[in-house]
This record gives sequence, C-alpha cells and structure tokens, in this order.
Amino acid sequence: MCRDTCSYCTYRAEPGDAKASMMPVSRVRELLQMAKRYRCVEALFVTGERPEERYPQVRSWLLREGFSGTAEYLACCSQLALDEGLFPHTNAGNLHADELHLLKGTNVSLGLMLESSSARLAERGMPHHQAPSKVPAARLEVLENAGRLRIPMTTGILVGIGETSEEMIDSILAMRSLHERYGHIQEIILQNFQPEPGTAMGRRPGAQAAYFTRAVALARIAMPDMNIQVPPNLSPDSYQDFLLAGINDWGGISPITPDFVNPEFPWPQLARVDGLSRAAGFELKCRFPVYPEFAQMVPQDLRERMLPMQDDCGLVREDYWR
Ligand SMILES: O=c1nc2n(C[C@H](O)[C@H](O)[C@H](O)CO)c3cc(O)ccc3cc-2c(=O)[nH]1
Ligand SMILES: C[C@H]1O[C@@H](n2cnc3c(N)ncnc32)[C@H](O)[C@@H]1O
Ligand code: MET
Ligand code: SF4
Repeated sequence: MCRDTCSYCTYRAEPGDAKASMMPVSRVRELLQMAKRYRCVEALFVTGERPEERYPQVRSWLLREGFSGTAEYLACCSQLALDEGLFPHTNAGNLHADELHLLKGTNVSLGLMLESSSARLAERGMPHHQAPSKVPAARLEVLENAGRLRIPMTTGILVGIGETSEEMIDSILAMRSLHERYGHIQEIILQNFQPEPGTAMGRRPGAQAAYFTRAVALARIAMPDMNIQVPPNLSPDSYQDFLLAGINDWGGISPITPDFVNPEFPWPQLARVDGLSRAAGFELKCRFPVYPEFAQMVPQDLRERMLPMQDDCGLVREDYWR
C-alpha cells in the first residue's frame, strides 16, 4: 500500500485488495533464509511510500507488530537480513532525514528513483498528478539529505512515461549535479516504462526501444565514470544494445521472488545474461549492493561483515560458494 498513486504502478494496492498486505516479519525471515540457500548476496526491500499516513489499517498493523512506522519495520527486516548473511538495500520512497539515518545503520546503500526532474509530469492528466512524493523538488531534497548523511545512493529515471526528450536529458543532468555536489550517487538505473494491465497507463505504449537506448547512451556520455544499470527483465531482447550504449550493471536477479513492480516480466536465466555479456566483450561478476568505491561511506560494523566474502577488487569472491 502507498500514500501515492502513480498512473504506471501495479505494485500498490488498496486495503482490502487481495494483494494488499505487509509481509509479516516471520515471512521475511523465511525468504531471507531461502535467499541465502540460493546464494543471494543482496536483500532488496521495496515498499510503498509511507502507507501508514494514508491508511489507518496499516498504522494499526505496524503498531501491533511493534513498529512506529514503515521505516522502523524496514530497519528490523534489514537487521534480519544481516543476521542471515545477506546485505540489505532499501527503497521505501521518500524518507525523512531521521529515517535515512536509522536505515543507514543496517543498509549498505539505499535507493530512491528520481523518476524525472520534470514538474510537468505532476500536472493534471500526467502520471505523477496523484503522487506528491514524485514532485522533483521533494525527491531531490531526499537525495540531498542522503548526500549530507553520506549514504551511498542508487537513483535513476523512468523513461517513456510522457516526458519530452529535453526533460529526459535534464533528468540525467540533475542526477549528475547531485553527484557533483555530494559524491554519493553509486549507481544510476535507467528503467524503461512498461505498461501494466489494469493501471491508468495500461494501454499506453511502453518506452520505444530506440529512444530508451539513446537515453542510456546519453547517460553514459554525461557520466563517464558512473555505474549505470538497466534491469534485464524489462528489455530481454536488447542486452547487447545496452552494453554498447555503455551500461556496466544488470541489477538484481532473484531466484526466489518475482519482480513485484513488473510482475509480467520474468527474471532471465543467469547463464543467458552471462553469455550475452561475454559475447559483447564483458565479464559478468557478482557485486555487493554497495560498489567498492563507496564502501568507505558504510558504517564499519557493516563493512566488516562483507570482508570474508570480498575479493581483491571489493567484489564477491568467485570461490566463496565452493
Ligand atoms: O538497484 C536497485 N534496483 C532496484 N530495482 C531494480 C530491480 O532489480 C529490477 O531490475 C527492476 O525492477 C525491473 O523491473 C527495483 C526493483 C523493484 O521491483 C522495485 C524497486 C526497485 C528498486 C531498486 C533499487 O532501489 N535499487
Ligand atoms: C521501483 C521503481 O519501479 C519503477 N516502476 C514502477 N512502475 C513501473 C512500470 N510500469 N514500468 C517500469 N518501471 C516501473 C519506478 O521507477 C519505481 O521507482
Ligand atoms: N514507492 C517507492 C517509490 O516509488 C518505492 C518503489 S515503487 C514500488 O519510490
Ligand atoms: S511507484 Fe511507488 S510511489 Fe508510486 S504508487 Fe507505486 S509504490 Fe507508490
């Protein structure tokens, strides 16, 4: 559940919908244990935006479980992940500075998509009209607070939701400026919009492949040293285009859970991603949810947990699982 209503989102639910529930902590623990058995490294926590502000049912559920809000619940889940030997990365939308500070204690990095720097997309008839958290000034403020708190951040844009190409370019430059000011953007995701059945934008065309690939190339040209990710499940036929355009990251692939944000898009086989990356001249490696060059921003107790699994480059040791 979520206090926002983005026109492209199939993830959010209203109380009473079949899929509307917060995952009980016991279920979270179960999934984490399964994830460890499947050799996962990262636990990605994603929630709606402050659902307790909109729905009393959510607030009472959280209180019954012993949490003052979604952020406390996520801090608890993140600690469980650490206890099971996984490394948490949380994206709960806009968080207050005290909540960012709380989650920095258990997360090696946090995520918040800028989506777009265009305020026009929040006007009537546009995808963010009913999503106050997606007003660019609000998102930029959270990303700046994260910079002041020295939290390694993953951000990104959603491409093809009705922005003009000028607005798409401005969004790339806005992310670059953030990083120039605070030096905390560890990674940028370029996510292509895919229409989800049943949503307000369900009958719109998805991001055009050529336009999206050009956005990727522009991001690479604007930020030669940035880590740039395209999720592999949303464009299964264009891997080599993205590699040529300049990405160096495929994001997470889960062996145990679907992509709850785009449930129609199955995760690819690792062997296929590996094979296509290799054919384009790249080597697929396993990373932690914090890039090595940002690890010094991570609290020392968390950093120490990574040490036994790390190779000389700060990536996950190839022989760790043998
Ligand atoms: O590296 C990240 N990947 C994130 N991803 C990317 C994910 O790995 C997938 O590649 C895409 O969601 C594909 O739909 C998310 C996926 C979700 O299903 C929901 C939220 C996110 C948010 C992040 C994030 O904060 N950081
Ligand atoms: C978790 C992230 O998933 C993205 N997201 C939400 N809905 C969609 C969709 N229909 N298609 C592609 N990406 C989407 C947003 O960018 C959000 O921040
Ligand atoms: N609700 C948050 C956001 O839109 C987290 C991901 S969307 C499922 O930023
Ligand atoms: S994309 Fe995130 S903020 Fe928007 S409705 Fe979905 S869960 Fe809420």
